[in-house]
Amino acid sequence: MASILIIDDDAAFRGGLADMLHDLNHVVLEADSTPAGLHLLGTQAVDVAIVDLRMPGEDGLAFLRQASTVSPVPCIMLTAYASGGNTIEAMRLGAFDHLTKPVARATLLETLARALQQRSISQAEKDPAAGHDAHNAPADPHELVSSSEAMRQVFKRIGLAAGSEATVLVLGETGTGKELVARALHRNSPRADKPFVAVNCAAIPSELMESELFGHVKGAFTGALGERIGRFREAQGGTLFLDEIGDMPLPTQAKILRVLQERELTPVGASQVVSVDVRIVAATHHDLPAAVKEGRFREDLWYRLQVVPVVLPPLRDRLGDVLQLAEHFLRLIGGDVPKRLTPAAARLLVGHTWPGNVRELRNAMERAAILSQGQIIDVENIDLQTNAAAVAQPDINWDGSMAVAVAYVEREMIVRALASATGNRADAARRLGLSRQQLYRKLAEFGLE
Ligand SMILES: Nc1ncnc2c1ncn2[C@@H]1O[C@H](COP(=O)(O)OP(=O)(O)OP(=O)(O)O)[C@@H](O)[C@H]1O
Repeated sequence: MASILIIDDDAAFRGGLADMLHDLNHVVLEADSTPAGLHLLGTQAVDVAIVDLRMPGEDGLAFLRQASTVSPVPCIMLTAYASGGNTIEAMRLGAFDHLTKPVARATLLETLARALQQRSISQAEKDPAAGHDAHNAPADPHELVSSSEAMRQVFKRIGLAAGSEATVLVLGETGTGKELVARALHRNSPRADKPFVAVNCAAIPSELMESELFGHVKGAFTGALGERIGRFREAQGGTLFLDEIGDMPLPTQAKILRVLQERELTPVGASQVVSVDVRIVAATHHDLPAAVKEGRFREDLWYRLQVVPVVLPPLRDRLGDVLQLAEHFLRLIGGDVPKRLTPAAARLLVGHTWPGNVRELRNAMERAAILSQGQIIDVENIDLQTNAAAVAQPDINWDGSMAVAVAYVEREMIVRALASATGNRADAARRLGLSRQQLYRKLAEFGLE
């Protein structure tokens, strides 16, 4: 039940609309002019205003201009005839939507439902205890976000290991946050004010690996026109993150082992050793014990690295983190006014299996923020790479019956049609051979609206 303010000088139209809204159990407030409407807005609880654009004296645009200073609520504008100009002006002034009279009951109800949804989202922003959490502090791109039990164990381990000099090996599928863990170890260590240097071992050609890591002297090889200090010495006093260490060539592995043991290295072409004071954090998505068995990774280095192993669970094993992460990324993108997910969009995200883990979620949120207009991200703005397969059946548990199997297939077909129609419901309905009304009913039935 919501409180809806109707402002229209046409008493008959107002009365008809009020009856319809009463039937739907809403509380209705009526005003015949902008000043009367502003008075009600300032003195009564109002969730949505439905405002006629053309009224004698101060019109609906005047109401819009003043309403935000009295009490900001979503305003649906009504006119007997629409022109591009007044639509643009109304939208520019912050109208929620713009409808033409006579308004079809279904269209009005659908718009009202969206407006009420926006209302509840912005209420939750104002009052974190009321719903979604709202963070006023700016989002930190290096923050590890999670509230799952599996990640709590990871945080504990980071906390315990950060203060020590122990070498840490971070294991996990691609995109699970291994680099963020390495940064967290550094940021919480006594080395925090010294450099953090990240090297992606898989991205460096093997013939350049030694010079990249250990540096070289001038003239060490053709093309070595000057001296280079290399990544180890760049990280002096701080932390060196060796990402994708499983892809490191065997000869370099032997040299890394020596640095770990002796704490000194020899730059390429140099005759003198140089001491280094660097804490090593390494990471890989490979199965290192298997690589050891196959002779692709040195066993002694494996033992040296995994003094403290940290295993990151894939996102599909901590789906409880998905919405928190999604909102975190929307805050990173949107700053003070991040876009919000509708409940249906949130359900879609939680139903996905995230083969690309947190990185895939971050990319999906970046795309959705671009593809959505306004402040709301809905299902049609979310383009998941493996959309149809990934919308796991959160609402359908097959009990062996034909009816449930059919429902499952229908849902799958609808998701696919919406994906191919890039979210356009009329187009999706055509592809499915359904009327729009039938599609809307199905969307509601399957919780996809
Ligand atoms: N728990 C988390 N909280 C916030 N952001 C995260 C989290 N986990 C990962 N990310 C973000 O997801 C993206 C991928 O994370 P990261 O690069 O650390 O993964 P990775 O495991 O090192 O990937 P790869 O194996 O491909 O190198 C980054 O943008 C990172 O900021």
